[in-house]
Amino acid sequence: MEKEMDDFLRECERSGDAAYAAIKSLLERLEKPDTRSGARVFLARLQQRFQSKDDADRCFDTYHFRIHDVLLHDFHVYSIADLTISYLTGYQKRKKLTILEIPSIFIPEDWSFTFYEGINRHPDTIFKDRMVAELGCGNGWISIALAEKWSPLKVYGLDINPRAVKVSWINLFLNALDENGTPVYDGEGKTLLDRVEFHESDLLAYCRKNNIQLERIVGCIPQILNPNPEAMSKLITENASEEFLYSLSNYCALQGFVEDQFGLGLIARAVEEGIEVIKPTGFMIFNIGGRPGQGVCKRLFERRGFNITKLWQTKIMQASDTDISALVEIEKNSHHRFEFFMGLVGDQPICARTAWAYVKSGGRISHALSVYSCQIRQPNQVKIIFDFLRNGFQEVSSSLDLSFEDDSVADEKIPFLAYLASVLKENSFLPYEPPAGSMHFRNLIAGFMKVYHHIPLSADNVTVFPSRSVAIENVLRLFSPRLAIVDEHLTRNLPKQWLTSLTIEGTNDKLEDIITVIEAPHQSDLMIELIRKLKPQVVITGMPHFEAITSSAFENLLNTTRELGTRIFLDISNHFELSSLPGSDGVLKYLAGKSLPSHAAVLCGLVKNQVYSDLEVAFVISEDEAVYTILSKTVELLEGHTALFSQYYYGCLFHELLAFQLADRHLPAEREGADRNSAKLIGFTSSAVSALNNAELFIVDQDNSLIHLDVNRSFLPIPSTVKASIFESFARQNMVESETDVRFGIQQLAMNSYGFPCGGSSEFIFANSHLALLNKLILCCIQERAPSFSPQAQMVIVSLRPSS
Ligand SMILES: C[S@@+](CC[C@H](N)C(=O)[O-])C[C@H]1O[C@@H](n2cnc3c(N)ncnc32)[C@H](O)[C@@H]1O
Ligand code: MET
Repeated sequence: MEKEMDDFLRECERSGDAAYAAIKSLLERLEKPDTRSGARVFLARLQQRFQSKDDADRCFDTYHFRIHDVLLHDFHVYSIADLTISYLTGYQKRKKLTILEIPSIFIPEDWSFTFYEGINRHPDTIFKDRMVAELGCGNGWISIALAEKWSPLKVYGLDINPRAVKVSWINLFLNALDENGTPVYDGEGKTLLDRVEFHESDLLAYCRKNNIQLERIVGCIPQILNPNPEAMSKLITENASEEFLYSLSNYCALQGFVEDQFGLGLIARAVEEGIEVIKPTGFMIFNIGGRPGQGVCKRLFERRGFNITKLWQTKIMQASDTDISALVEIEKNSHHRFEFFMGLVGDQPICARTAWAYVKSGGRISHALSVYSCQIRQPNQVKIIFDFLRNGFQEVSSSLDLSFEDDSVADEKIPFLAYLASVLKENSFLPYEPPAGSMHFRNLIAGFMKVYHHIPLSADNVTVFPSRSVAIENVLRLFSPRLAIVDEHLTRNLPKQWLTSLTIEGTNDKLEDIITVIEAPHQSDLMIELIRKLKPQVVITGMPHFEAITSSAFENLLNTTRELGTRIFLDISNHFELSSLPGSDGVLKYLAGKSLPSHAAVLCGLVKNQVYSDLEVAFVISEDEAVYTILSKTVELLEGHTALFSQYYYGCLFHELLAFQLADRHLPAEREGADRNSAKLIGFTSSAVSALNNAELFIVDQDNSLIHLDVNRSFLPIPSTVKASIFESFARQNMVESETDVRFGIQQLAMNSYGFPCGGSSEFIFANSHLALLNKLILCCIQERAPSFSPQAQMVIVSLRPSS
């Protein structure tokens, strides 16, 4: 064996590459069962030959490798030279690892030891029987130590440096077999070879390709851009230069993530790949240099939906083999300032530029280093979101923000974004839904009423409107009452002339499109007094909070309006709670016991969501077939559809509430029929009836095989840029108003592309859909009483689709 060893050393002495080749042939012997034991004994002899630290270092300088023992304790790692300290401190659970190092692979130092220390801060059980991956395993010591200490089911040590993978395997054999070449079995009768594998892999490529689902991902990978960007485009093979292979430990290339601007692009990619392969209950542990500032580091994880726990934090000297000039370059081109410290004790941060200058003149700098444990909140949903982004919408991910101060906001937004992502991913075009609201959404509303308020409704009883004010305007147009009393809180968006005309007396009944609206306070006794005096044909009102708790105010309103033949629309928006424990509501309580009489309907605007303050949907509930049928036709004719995505949003909220509610175990109490109406009610205006009868309205299309060109529906797939914009508009936070207001952009487009003037002489009318737009234009014409447009007038109607 002596001769064999001399030959081996002679070979290694020639160069680092030659040493690597010799070591690789040793690995081949370790891999074969019949030569394995002999090869392990050979390695033991080699180690004995360079036993002391000095000898091992000399071996490294001369023969381009070193084999030495590292001692692992619960929270500390010592090299063999520190043996005395460990004996003195008397640690019990001592374990040594035998490790081979070569120059083209990272030599464990402060970063590695801090990382191992952080991992040890987790409870003992976190790796036991788990599937684990280590990103950037280097010579493999952390993967091996982890397997040795915690008995995971499997650890995949992954590295992009092919030499690192080979040396890691050798290190695995070095520790799975003892110095005599005998396998070392643990308490479960397994050796390290059963628990650890090493693979060449760019981050998690190996696990993604082989469909390996992980429970833990740990990683200590580069966080500084290579000062020489071209260097990173070189091919990574085991024959690349030692210098280049080593540089892979300290530097990364641009990765196409916003975090590149802080050098954290590789971490960002690792996190996103991790989201793909990690099981929902899994978590990731990363070693993060604090140089970009703690806020930036935390944000990388939080905006991707993670909760972070800082396991360990320390300050270490900036590694002398790492050039920080890429950080200086970043500072040059941005306002960002990195955080270094002068010496190890300084606590006033200095920027990268100052740090660089200080180092050049002989100073030493340090920086923070933290170990983060990160867990995805709502993992199943976040995985769906990232799956969508990964498949063609990568550019959107830079604006994704899943960080929330308030958990309840996260609980609303994340499930919705996941739903939106799945809708956009699975559908090349959006379904054509009934104008009165998507069947699914109306079923959810009816389901919520049934399960939470014990009101037996069906989707037919529910008509969806784009907003509460649209619903009110539609109702008034449908009945065209000579006089309506409307709660003063609900008149804001009504046409001005309805609120200014006063044609109560001496009205010409034939002029049925003249509507007069009187505003009234919403306290029920005052409202009732006004109703009795003015005898309106339609009343639209809400109720103050103190009256809404019990049903009596509602019953009084119902009785008064029934006696007088007045139609009443009761607005419950302010008291309607989308919560799993909705408070008591008198109107809904009443409806649980009694059906709605035909002169009454309930109006509800959904506005109280926590995420999108401007997203509104409204619905009207009626139990009179004539009313709900004509209402759904009216909404189609007058205002067009309610944006699908608004329905999706509130639909998600209803869905979540229904998903967690146990089916009602009590049989619904027998409901009383509605009281009969005594006085004659105002009917639908004849112009509305004739318009609705002559209109070609929605055709029910069960199998979705019709393409509705009548509503300008496109059968072409939605362009992916449109999908991206839709998703982005819901995913972002902190949007400024100018970003959401499309008016200016459209005016500019009309002017630049078509020469259409935007000054005082032209007026732009905007609407949510082409139908709504047409409706607005016609109403404009009617209001202006213009028999026709003047010859000079020009009108351009542009409909941008799809409306969201
Ligand atoms: C600082 S070293 C850490 C090595 C080891 N964990 C230790 O503590 O000794 C970083 C490692 O990440 C590897 N690495 C760099 N980029 C990588 C990538 N894209 N995929 C996988 N590994 C990568 C390097 O080759 C290097 O071995
Ligand atoms: N020496 C490197 C640095 O200072 C870190 C190597 S471990 C990722 O960034």
